[in-house]
Amino acid sequence: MLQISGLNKSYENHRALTDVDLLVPKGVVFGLLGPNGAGKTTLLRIVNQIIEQDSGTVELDGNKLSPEDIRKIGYLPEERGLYKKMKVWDQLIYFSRLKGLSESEAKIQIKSWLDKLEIDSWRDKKIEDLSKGMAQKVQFIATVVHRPSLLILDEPFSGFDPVNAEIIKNEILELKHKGTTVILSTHRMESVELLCDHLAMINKSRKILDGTVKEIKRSFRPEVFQIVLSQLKKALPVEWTPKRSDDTWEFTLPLAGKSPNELLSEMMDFGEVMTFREQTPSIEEIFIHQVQSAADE
Ligand SMILES: Nc1ncnc2c1ncn2[C@@H]1O[C@H](COP(=O)(O)OP(=O)(O)OP(=O)(O)O)[C@@H](O)[C@H]1O
Repeated sequence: MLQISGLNKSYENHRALTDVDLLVPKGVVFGLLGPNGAGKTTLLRIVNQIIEQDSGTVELDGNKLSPEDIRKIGYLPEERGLYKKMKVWDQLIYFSRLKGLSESEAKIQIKSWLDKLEIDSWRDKKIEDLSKGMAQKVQFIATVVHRPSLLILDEPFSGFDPVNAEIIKNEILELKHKGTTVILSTHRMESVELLCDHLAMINKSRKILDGTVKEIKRSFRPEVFQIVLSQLKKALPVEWTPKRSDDTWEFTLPLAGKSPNELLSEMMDFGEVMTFREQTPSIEEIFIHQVQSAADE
């Protein structure tokens, strides 16, 4: 869907992107992660043709990005941009028309989204009279109303309470199921775990990690198992620091060169194995690990 090759961008003396390659497959939710100032917004602005790269290419559906492609893209920028004095309905009509919808099509789409997000009763309110979360919902509709094939969301959950964040999460997943490709830039790692199929991490202008969430989690496995035993047949070594609760003992052990089956059969000699589960790192742990190792280099 989106292929970025050798992208470079500097602001005055500051390098914001260095040789970034990225391949975003069609129909996935692609997480773009990175610490503050890493270069994520710069990359998203280039894809949205708000700023220009110094070198490198961006292709959408196999063709070099052109001004007409803006209609295929929906961009929710980090700094939201609604006209405060304008009413919700008029504003959404305005944005839909800008993105190429006819007036009748715009009305149908807007009505359907206002109903879906349960905000039709606010259609005649000015943006300045809305709460932050309400305005966020209007901005989300303005981003998706023209049914873009590529949706780029920069921190889409900021300003939402947990209930509304959940509603937006579900809408993102529904759009994905309808075939929309989504790029999601966020610092909320739990949303990445829940929503993203692929992810890339950018740190200090360079891409430092890229792959499917499954592959990445697999490659960072610490090879440590969580084990719960009951009905002990013999005492557990103290260095395993087992935690006792009622008649179960819980601890973690590294594979230390053994196969999982070898470790499991060793555990069976100690008692009934109630739980034997490999610990997988969270995306947050991987993120912190990657950023810290890059800093140590
Ligand atoms: N217009 C600009 N002029 C000069 N420097 C800029 C400009 N825009 C961004 N930068 C710098 O480029 C770097 C990358 O910024 P960018 O906004 O792309 O980061 P980011 O990954 O989106 O960060 P955050 O997570 O904080 O939003 C930062 O060091 C920033 O200060």
